[in-house]
Amino acid sequence: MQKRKITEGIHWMGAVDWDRRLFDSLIPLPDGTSYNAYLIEGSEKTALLDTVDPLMADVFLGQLDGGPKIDLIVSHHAEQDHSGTIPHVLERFPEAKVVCTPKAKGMLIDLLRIREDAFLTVADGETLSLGDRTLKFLHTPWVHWPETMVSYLEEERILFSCDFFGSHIAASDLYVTDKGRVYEAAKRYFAEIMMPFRNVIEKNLEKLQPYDIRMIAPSHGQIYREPSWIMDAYLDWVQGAPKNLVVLPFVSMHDSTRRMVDHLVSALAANGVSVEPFNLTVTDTGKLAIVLVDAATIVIGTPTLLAGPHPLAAYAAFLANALRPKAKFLSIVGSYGWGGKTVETLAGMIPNLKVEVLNPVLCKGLPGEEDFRALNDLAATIAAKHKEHGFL
Ligand SMILES: Cc1cc2nc3c(=O)[nH]c(=O)nc-3n(C[C@H](O)[C@H](O)[C@H](O)COP(=O)(O)O)c2cc1C
Repeated sequence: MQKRKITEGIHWMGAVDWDRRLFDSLIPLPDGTSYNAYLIEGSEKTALLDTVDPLMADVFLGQLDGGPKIDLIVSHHAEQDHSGTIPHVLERFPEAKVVCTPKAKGMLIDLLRIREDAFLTVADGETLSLGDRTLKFLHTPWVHWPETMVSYLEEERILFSCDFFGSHIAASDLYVTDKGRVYEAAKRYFAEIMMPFRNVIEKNLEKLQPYDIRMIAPSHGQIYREPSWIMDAYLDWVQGAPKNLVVLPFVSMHDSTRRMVDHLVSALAANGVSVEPFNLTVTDTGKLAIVLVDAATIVIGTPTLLAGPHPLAAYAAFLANALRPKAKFLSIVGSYGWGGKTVETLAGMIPNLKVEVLNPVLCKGLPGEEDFRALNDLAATIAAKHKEHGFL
């Protein structure tokens, strides 16, 4: 992909990574991704906003060929997928200054060994003039590392938001065209990257409120020409009440837990509660994370294995605990052969979740009538709790 014009003197640069299927060795990318950088040419200075993942440095460096001299390299975020190619750009433009928060300076030195005299740190709210264009820097810590900031181009009213509002999508269209697709991808991104910092994201959203934003140009995915659409979605994800929804990650070796899950799904539906089961042997963890954004209740289904939960169920509990969703209730269902500490072990793995733990349902071997009755009771309890809290 060549660099692409947004408006006179402002270009998208970067790389579209159509083939990437895993991020951070953790996050599935069904739609690939892009690493967006932006070039802003002012009457006196030229600024490059972010770079690309070093995996695609060649594509990016090719776009700089024959272009203007870079005076400023703005690093919104020290992570390698945006700042990893800064050392290459500095080799080409040794006089350029790396503009970042004071916190990012230390991190860029640690992570990328950028030389100390290359930096120009900016305070929250500080502006830098490019001549006829002005960049204002807003510190937005924990979006999603401690050093992050965004830039607002005052004259054009464009917010360069880096990971804030990003989505992992590889596309040839520069701007959002299919809102449904972008909504899902942006929510997946939020769930996996931003949700753990929900409260501080909310503060950073408030911080953007006074700005008249015409366009949001993130560092992954497409550019938003209707900023309020994605900002409202973020507001809902951080502030909105949990929904009448149960997320049910489960695993079953010999079908006993599976039968319990099938029964519970029907019982919840009969009680008017929506439920999304995820068989952890085949689950895309991104989909699971998306549902965790809204679910009022988490139920983990697991057999007992070597005296504790199945490792896949432990992984789901660990993930939920790390992502800190807004769920209010949690329960455990599963089957065992002779005994163990499945419930205690799982319950001990979720200290970050502010949940009321509802009575678990464990059965010996295959579930029988009594176990199905217990699952009916659990479904009724969940429905009652959702009603009591206004979710149903
Ligand atoms: C490798 C393995 C280890 C197991 N370890 C335990 C155990 O420590 N305690 C126990 O009560 N049952 C244990 N079981 C028995 C299972 O928990 C039991 O068969 C259960 O019904 C399986 O549920 P599922 O059909 O949902 O996989 C073990 C089973 C397997 C295959």
